[in-house]
Amino acid sequence: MADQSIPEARNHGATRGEPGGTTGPTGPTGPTGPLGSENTETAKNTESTTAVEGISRRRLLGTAGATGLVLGAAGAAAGYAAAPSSAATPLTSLGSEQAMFHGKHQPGITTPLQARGHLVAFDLAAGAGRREAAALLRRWSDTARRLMAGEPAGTGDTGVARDAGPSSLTVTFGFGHSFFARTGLDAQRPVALDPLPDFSSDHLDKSRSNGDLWVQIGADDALVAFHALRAIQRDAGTAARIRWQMNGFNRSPGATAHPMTTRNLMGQVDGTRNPKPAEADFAERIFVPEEPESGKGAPAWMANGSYVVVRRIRMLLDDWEGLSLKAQEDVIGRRKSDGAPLSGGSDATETTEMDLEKTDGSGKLAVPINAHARITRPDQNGGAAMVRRPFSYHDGFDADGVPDAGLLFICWQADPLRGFVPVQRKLDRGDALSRFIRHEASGLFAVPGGAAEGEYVGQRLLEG
Ligand SMILES: C=CC1=C(C)c2cc3[nH]c(cc4nc(cc5[nH]c(cc1n2)c(C)c5CCC(=O)O)C(CCC(=O)O)=C4C)c(C)c3C=C
Ligand SMILES: [Fe+2]
Repeated sequence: MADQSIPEARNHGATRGEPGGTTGPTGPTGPTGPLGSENTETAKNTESTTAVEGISRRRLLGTAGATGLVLGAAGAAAGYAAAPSSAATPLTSLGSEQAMFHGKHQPGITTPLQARGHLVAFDLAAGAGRREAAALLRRWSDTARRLMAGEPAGTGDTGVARDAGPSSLTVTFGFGHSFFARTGLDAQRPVALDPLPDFSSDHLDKSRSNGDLWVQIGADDALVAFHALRAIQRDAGTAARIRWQMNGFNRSPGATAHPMTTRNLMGQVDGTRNPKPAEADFAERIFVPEEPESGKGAPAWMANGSYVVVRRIRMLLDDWEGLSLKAQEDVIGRRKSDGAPLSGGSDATETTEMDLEKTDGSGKLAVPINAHARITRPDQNGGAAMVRRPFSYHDGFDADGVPDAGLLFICWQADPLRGFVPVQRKLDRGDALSRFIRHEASGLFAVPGGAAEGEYVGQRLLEG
């Protein structure tokens, strides 16, 4: 089944500069970037397209078929009884947003946060080696490219997403430490993939940590995301088996007229101070250089790639929710309502600079000395920086009613020893937040650069 999107409805010419970006119409309620509210403008192209124009023909026909109506841009009549009859129903353009598969970097790193996420790690099957891995990455890349364009997967598409557009789908692939021995590629294993140090506060479940291969799926539609997950799993065939899988979510695009940075399950605005692509040192902090320094354990196949640290962090919500608002704000060092630093006045906003020295009349620091947002700053950690691009998760309740919920913390950096590790070492010694969270699973993966047209992700490693 070929994609039947109305060609002029797609903003193909309006792709933003950053690879991995999305195309498509935007509006005041567009999704927030992973990089904080300042990035919202750059995260979306600003060409406006009416909502109905932005809907694919397939979706329009599907809707008309379901309701027995033919929809027109001006005269979309009432579908169900409650629908207003006077104006066109403002169909959302969310489904037509499209991220690019091919590019310098893989998608899903600087792409605006999506509403749904699936993380899945695979182990190669016994007997599968480099050849099988190469064939698998070729299949996966082909599937990712098709699905991200709103096309069906190759043969045997399940039809789950047939009425939806691409919905900002991204599929991102990475290699774990164990992949290299299994494929005879030890000499190509980057030093940066050496196992993370043990942290004293870790409660890690090894069966839900690491893995040979890692896939991150994000989309603004739950069916589109599941469709991609299932296609990726089916593609694995007999070459690899799922080791662990986690599901996450974020605020839906359009859920608020004030698209500040998204909130986590503690209710905090989370992601404000992420490095921004417009900053001069962004690429250097987040991506492996175009020509990695050879002989230093930084292999050429990782050019333009990045390293991702994944931590499943449970939030101890019963304890957290028992705190007063003031106590919650002191834990982070920012206001809960709008994310403004506690050192700011009543007119401060999320982006107001934090004043670390500010005291009240009695000499007490406005931002407490152990506040999470103070402790984690690059200027308190020798410049350590990362892009945090998490999903919240909720996996039901324990028998005693305790929620199994928290953050699938996903952070991106050019080198984990200069990003995640120093900051987590500091947090491990105990910031104000640490008594309300528990790290339950962990992974570190090398995510190669994006595939050029006609290539697959990881080709330079597997065929180099
Ligand atoms: C090791 C890295 C980090 C872990 C683990 C971590 C867990 C974690 N964080 C929050 C909530 C917030 N974090 C905020 C800022 C922030 N956090 C980290 C790193 C880790 N967080 C960094 C590097 C920063 C930014 C520091 C800076 O540059 O100033 C904030 C404040 C708003 C923001 O800037 O995003 C919140 C809120 C939770 C809930 C959590 C574990 C569940
Ligand atoms: Fe944090």
